[in-house]
Amino acid sequence: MLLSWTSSQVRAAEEPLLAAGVPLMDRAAFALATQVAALLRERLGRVGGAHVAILVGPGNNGGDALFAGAHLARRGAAVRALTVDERVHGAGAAALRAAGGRLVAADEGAAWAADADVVLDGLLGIGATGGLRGVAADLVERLSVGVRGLVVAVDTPSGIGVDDGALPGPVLAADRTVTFGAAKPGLLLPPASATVGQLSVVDLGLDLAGAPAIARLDDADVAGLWPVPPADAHKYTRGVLGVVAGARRYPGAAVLSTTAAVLAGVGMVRYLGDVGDLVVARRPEVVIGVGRVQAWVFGPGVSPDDASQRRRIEHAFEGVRERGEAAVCDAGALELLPAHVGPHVVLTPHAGELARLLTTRGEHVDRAGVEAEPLRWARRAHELTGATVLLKGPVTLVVGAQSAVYSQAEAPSWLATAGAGDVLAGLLGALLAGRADDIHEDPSLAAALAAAAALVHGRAAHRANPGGPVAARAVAVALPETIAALLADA
Ligand SMILES: NC(=O)C1=CN([C@@H]2O[C@H](COP(=O)(O)OP(=O)(O)OC[C@H]3O[C@@H](n4cnc5c(N)ncnc54)[C@H](OP(=O)(O)O)[C@@H]3O)[C@@H](O)[C@H]2O)[C@@H](O)CC1
Ligand SMILES: [K+]
Repeated sequence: MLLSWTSSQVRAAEEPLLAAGVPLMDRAAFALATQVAALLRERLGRVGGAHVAILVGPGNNGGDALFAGAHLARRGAAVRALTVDERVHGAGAAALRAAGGRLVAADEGAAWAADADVVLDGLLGIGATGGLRGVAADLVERLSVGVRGLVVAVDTPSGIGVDDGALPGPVLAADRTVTFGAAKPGLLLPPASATVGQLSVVDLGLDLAGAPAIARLDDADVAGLWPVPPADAHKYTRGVLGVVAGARRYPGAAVLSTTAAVLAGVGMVRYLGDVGDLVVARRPEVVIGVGRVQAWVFGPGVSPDDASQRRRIEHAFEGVRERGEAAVCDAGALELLPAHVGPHVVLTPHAGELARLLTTRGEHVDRAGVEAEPLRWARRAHELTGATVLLKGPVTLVVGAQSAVYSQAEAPSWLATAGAGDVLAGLLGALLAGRADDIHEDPSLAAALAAAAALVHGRAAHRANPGGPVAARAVAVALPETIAALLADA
C-alpha cells in the first residue's frame, strides 16, 4: 500500500532527525542522482557527456537539486543550474561549482534546458505557497511548450498544491517524480497527479506519526481483501447479489453489470428488471426475480422516470436500511438515494453525476468544479449522504467512513468508454456481497473494497488489450484471469 502524508506531517517527522544531525538532504540528493543516472544510461547508454539542466528555486528543494547535480557533474555530465531568485542554497551551489557545474540566470539557460537530456525541476517542494510566481512561473511556462529530454520532478512537480492536489499556476509536467521521505497527498490527487509521471518514493527513515492522508492499494492489498471461498463454501455463503439495472431502452447495462458480477465470482446473481430474457440469454447463471440477497447493485441503465425500476429500487433501499444490506448506487439510482444512508452504501458517480447529486443537496458546484477539486467534493458528498463515495475519473477517488481516502490510478485512458461503469458496478457489487458479513461488522471496509474494485477494473482493462482500445464487455470477460493473477502473485 502506498501511503501519503501531508507536508506538515513530513516536516514534523524530519525535525528530530535533522536535530540529531542526520544528513537528510545528502540522502535525498544521492538517491535522486542515482535515479537520474539510471535514466540517462537507459536513454543514452552513458552519464558522461549528458546534458543536465537543473531548475533551482530559493529553498531546500533547490538544494536537493543542486547536490544531485553535483553528483552527476562528478560522473561527467554537463550540468547547468538555472536560478530564478537571488536566494540559492549556498552549500548546494558551492558543491555544484566544485564539481564543474555552472549556475546561470533562468533566461540565459532556458534554451539550453529545452534541449537538455534531462531537466531536474527543483523550483519548489513542500514549501510552496500558491502557484509559481515571477521568474519561476515564466521559466516553467516557456519550458512547458516543449522540452526534448525527460523531466524529473524533485520531491514534487513545482507549484502543485502539495496537500490538496490543486494546480494553482503553471506546472512543468514530469516524466518521473522522485519524492523524499513519503508520498505527499498532492501526488495522488487529481488534477495535480496528472503532472507527476512515474512516482518513486525515497525512504529517508522518517518515523511518520498520525493517520496517513491518502492511501493507494496495490495488488497484494487487493488479494488480501478478496473473498476467496473456503473449502466448504456454497453459493449462498459466498454471497448473493441483487441487480436492479437496465430497461428496454438500455438493456446493455443490465447485461454488462450482471456479467461482471458473475465473472468476478459472486455466489449468485438475482436480476430485477424488464430485460431478464436478454440477461439470461447472455448469462444463463443469473436467476430472475426477488429473493434474499446480501448486497445490491442499483442503477446501471435505469432512468429515474422508469416507474417499475424506481419502485424496485425504493423497495430494495428498505432492505438496505432495515437489514444493513450493502449496495452500489450507480447512474440513475443516484437520484433515488434516500436523504441519509450509511457507509455500506457506495455511490459511484462520475464528476457530472456528483455535481448533480450535490446540487440537489444545496451545494453550488458544477462538473468543472468537481474536476478541479475532486477530493473536496467527494468528501462533501460523503458528509451529506453518509455513503461511501467512489468518484470515477482518470484517477478514481474513494472517500469512506473513519476518514478513509483512497486514490487508484490503474485505469488506462481507453477505459473511458460506454459500459465501463456498468462493469465496475457489477464487480464492486460482487465484492460487497462476498464480504457482506465483514461490512456489517465494520462499514468502513466498504471504502477499501471500492478502491479494490477500481484497481481490478483498471487491471482487467490492461489485460483485455494492453495499450489499446478496450470495450466494456472485454473488461468483464478479463475479470476471472485478472483476479486469478492477483491472487497467484500475493
Ligand atoms: N526539511 C528537510 O529536512 C528536508 C527537505 N528536503 C527538501 O526541502 C524541500 C522543502 O524545502 P523548503 O522548506 O526550503 O521549501 P521549498 O519547497 O524549497 O520552497 C520554499 C521557497 O520557495 C519560495 N516560494 C514559496 N512559494 C512560492 C511560489 N508560489 N512561487 C515562487 N516561490 C515560492 C519561498 O519563498 P518565500 O515565501 O520565503 O518568499 C521559499 O524561499 C522539500 O520539498 C525537499 O525537496 C529534503 O532535502 C529532505 C530533507
Ligand atoms: K520540485
